[in-house]
Amino acid sequence: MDSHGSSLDHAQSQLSGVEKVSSSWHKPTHSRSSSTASSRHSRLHIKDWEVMGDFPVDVNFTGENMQDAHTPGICDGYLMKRRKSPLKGWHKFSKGKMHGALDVSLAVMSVNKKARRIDLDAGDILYHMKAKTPDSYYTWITKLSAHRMYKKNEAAHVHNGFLQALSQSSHLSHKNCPMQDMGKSNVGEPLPCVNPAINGKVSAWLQTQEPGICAQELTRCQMELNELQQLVQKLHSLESGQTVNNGDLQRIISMQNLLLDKPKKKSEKIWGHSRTLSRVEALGTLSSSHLTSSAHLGTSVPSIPDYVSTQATPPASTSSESKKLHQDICSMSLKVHASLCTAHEALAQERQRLLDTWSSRELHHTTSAQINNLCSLAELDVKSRHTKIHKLSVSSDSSEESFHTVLQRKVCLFLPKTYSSCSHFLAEYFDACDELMCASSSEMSDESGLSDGSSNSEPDEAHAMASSKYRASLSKAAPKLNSIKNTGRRTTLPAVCPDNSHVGLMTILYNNIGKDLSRVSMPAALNEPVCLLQRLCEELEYSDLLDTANHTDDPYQRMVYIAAFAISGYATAQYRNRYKPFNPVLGETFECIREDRGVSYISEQVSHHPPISACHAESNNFNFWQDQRWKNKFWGKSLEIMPTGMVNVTLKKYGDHYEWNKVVTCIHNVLSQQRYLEHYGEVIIRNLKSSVCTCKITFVKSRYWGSDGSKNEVQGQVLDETGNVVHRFGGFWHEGIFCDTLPNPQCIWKPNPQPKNYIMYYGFSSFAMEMNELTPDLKPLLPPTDTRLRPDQRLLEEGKIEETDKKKDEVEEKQRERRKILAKRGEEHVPRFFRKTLDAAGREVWIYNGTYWKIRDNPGFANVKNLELW
Ligand SMILES: CC(C)CCC[C@@H](C)[C@H]1CC[C@H]2[C@@H]3CC=C4C[C@@H](O)CC[C@]4(C)[C@H]3CC[C@]12C
Repeated sequence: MDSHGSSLDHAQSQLSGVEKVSSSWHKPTHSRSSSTASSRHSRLHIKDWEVMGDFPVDVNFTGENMQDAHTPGICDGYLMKRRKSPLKGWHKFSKGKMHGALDVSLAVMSVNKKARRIDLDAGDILYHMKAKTPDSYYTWITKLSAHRMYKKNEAAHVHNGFLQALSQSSHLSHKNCPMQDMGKSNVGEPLPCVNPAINGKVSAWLQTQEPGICAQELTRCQMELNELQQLVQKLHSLESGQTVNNGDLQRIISMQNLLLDKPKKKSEKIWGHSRTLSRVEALGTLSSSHLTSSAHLGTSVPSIPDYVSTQATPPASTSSESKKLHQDICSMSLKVHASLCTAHEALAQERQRLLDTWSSRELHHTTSAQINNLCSLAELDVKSRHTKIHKLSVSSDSSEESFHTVLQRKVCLFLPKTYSSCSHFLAEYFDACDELMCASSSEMSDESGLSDGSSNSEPDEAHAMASSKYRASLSKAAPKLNSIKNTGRRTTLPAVCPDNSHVGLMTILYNNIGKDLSRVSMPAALNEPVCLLQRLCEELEYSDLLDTANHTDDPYQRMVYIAAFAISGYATAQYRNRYKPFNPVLGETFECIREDRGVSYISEQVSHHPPISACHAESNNFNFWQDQRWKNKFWGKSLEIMPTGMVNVTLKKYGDHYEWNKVVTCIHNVLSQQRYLEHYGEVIIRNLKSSVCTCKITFVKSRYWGSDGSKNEVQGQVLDETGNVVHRFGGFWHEGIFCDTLPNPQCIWKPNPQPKNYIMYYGFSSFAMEMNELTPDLKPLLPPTDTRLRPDQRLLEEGKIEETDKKKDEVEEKQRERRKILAKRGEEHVPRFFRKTLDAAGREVWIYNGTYWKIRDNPGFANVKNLELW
């Protein structure tokens, strides 16, 4: 691994190099584990993680001293990286080989001194590394930190150049712009370090921009921040009866931030964590259980109204003047916040344009590193300003409570009414259930290697060759005819999807760090009008592969089709990263009868804590079932979803019972509009009824940022009993699978073409569009628990976003009430169509109890007692 710096030049840390470094230890700036508190904790390994803080950027770096600046140099030695089974454990990187590159200054760096672990999450790439000895650990941390600082300063320098170009080319008078003071750029002077050709191109590009919305907004913001700072100072002197200078203020701010990063004992309990939560972890552990199931938390969690009333009252001692100041600070914070949101949006757009320009011109070669930095710095800038607001908001009072007060007010004032009531926050996905999450992170923080899909996923040259061959063969293959067949079902949705790019996910999350997240609400604009039960049904889109398997006599070839089916379920992810499915309420069901495919599917939400969805499908050729639950891990920029249930398929003709695991799905850049999904890891398919063959599929983890061609690669082998490869296949989970070892080498599967205007319809495939359709003849046959009858989801489908928000709150509130009633009676919810049992391997599984279709036929759901969910 090396740190991808200024065109991979001198400023690199390489695994094999020459320059030795001193092992002076930079203490992480954001150590969140207080030693006294931590000694009480039992799960030492969790609390041992720390997130390395941002280094202050030296804004005085001019072109010359940038060049003179001491470059951190190359780091000699090696780190070990984590591998999955069969090579599970820590392995040395092979020598002399380039193992990937990332810009360390942009990555979230988490370190664990005790385990000598260093994790880097750069959004696109995620590295888990370990140093062999404490000495080399310190050396690496020191070196990496130095590189981070160097890169940040370098980026700041480029950023200054950008501002300069901006001020020149946008013809805006920025003479009084405080941004310039802030950046201390030598406006007007040429930038020796930045190639003049680049400056020219950037300026030309800038001239085609909207006239400096972002610059204006940032200028305004800077002035508002100054005002805010004055207000805060005033307030402080008023309350403490003494004048405070800037230095004092800064000290108070940082002390309070430290306090804030240390959650109250109470919240530790809420989260089920035995470790002090860092900012990043707080984000990572948002769980549906925190957010939706406050009942089990008993009285330790204050309800929102209680909380607000206790927090919203300023300390009794404050005078009316200071009350007024408090109010001014709040409203000024809101203004700053609004400016930042606009600026952030403008920057995101500019970033996209810049990236487009960059990838389409030769500019790419000369400026990649600098532009990269520039773009990210713009984001960082906004982020740090966000942090600054937080800092300023707390500086009037050193207690944690005052922070909450300000933020609580801010949330109430800032978000539309519907946000401030309770609803699910990204449900089970972002919000691992606390116990599960905790267990998984503690396992993970050491050797488990769960999230590393890269072991056998490293494409060597032969693989690269093979995959380009597969791609070429696939591009020639025509899509299956049935994809274009008219099903008589709807081909579009009633309304287009809402634009949710304005929903400041980061703001929502950051505003609620360290707080009772069971009360954090997410806007419905983030949802898509299908729920997870329907999303699981989407995995049957290519059920014809199972039909083919059932008609294939050769067991090895049969396995190839089963494997293609296992892969096909992931295809839809390519277009589905902007919205999240609805979280089904406990007892919610979804049926799907597809005469055209000969499949009947039924699913039910069988558990709420942890959330578990169970499903079962039957056809003349096969049975299919699975129950799914997920563990999540947030790494700072990416979120990994680790499904834990197994998928099962039986084939009627041969009596085969195939069983396989699911791979990790990673949402890269989860907080930004550059979000995308990646699947990685290994799938092992076993036939429980025969050991004639097994199948191994590798979802290759992409290694280099930007190398789009190799993204989403899949490779597979069918092995006989002795481990010999009988069939080999490969391709891409979004493009198709080709098998070149069949008697007639062919494309086994290719995804259906996306419907027209799919981008406007949540990225849905035709199959997904059909999912929530409610026809008049179907309606009376459905149980009232069927998702199609869920009112909030229907409203969203019709494009009525505000009503959706309201209705969603109601549905969720009803669920809470039902839970309370059950808890009072000491009863537990019993799923209606699935029962819990143990599978052959002793795992707890949910299987269909056979009653759904019987009741539907006779006496019909209209004639029996049903749950009333909404
Ligand atoms: C901020 C928001 C809107 C981001 C969007 C999050 C989306 C991309 C997330 C939320 C829930 C996620 C799904 C949760 C569970 C599974 C089952 C797993 O076996 C395959 C991936 C899949 C299907 C995930 C795909 C990605 C997903 C849909």
